Amino acid sequence: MNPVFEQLKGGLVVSCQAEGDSPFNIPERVADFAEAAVQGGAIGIRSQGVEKTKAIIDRVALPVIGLIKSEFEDGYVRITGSFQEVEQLIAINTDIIAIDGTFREREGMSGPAFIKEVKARYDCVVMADIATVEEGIACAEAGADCLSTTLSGYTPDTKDKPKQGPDFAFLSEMVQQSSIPVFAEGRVNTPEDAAKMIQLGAWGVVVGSAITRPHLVTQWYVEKIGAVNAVHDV
Ligand SMILES: CC(=O)N[C@H](C=O)[C@@H](O)[C@H](O)[C@H](O)COP(=O)(O)O
Repeated sequence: MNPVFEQLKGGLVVSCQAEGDSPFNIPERVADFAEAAVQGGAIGIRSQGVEKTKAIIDRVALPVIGLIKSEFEDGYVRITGSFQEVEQLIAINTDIIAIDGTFREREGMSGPAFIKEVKARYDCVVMADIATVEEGIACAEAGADCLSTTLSGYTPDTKDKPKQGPDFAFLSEMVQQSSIPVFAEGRVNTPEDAAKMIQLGAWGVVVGSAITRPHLVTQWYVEKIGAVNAVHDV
């Protein structure tokens, strides 16, 4: 096992991503988030995009999981899915590269086949972002260094899964079936849920929105308050 995983064991990875018209959508601001995450005790950072990932690597001393996001033809999110993107992340010394491990085709191959080729071509540590246990098993066999439950609920096959909270059942089953580290990621929106993931056997927990998307956290509050107001108005 790569030594970086000893550093990440049992800890919190903060995903510092910003997109669209978010006021944080510049490299300096996401690096600010990463610095705040260090102050709070995070043991790793996850980051999207070459410039932003580089800004974070330059700012903090923690291991950084980097990725480049785009879309598949099906309109759903694609995490790092081309050799060019992998090379861009290697060029800035990204510690761990998150790669889409779903069965959908890119570069003429499925996620596991792509990961196998990446591991053959480059000297890099790979996190396979998956949505199902079958994908996780195939990615581990292909040589992925770790798995993350990132994509449960965000692929055509899993889009109908409930999205109110994290997918505890998926994490738990993946941990039981896996001989490589499995990270819990996706809608882990409370400290209690993060602690439960560790109890279920997660190697580490990745949290994004609840820490680094203040507009979403604001919306959660506004909606709850709005629902109460609606009842009182009736
Ligand atoms: C599905 C997708 O695009 N996930 C992305 C992957 O990097 C990010 O947008 C998420 O913020 C990250 O996975 C952490 O999840 P959450 O923000 O729910 O804590």
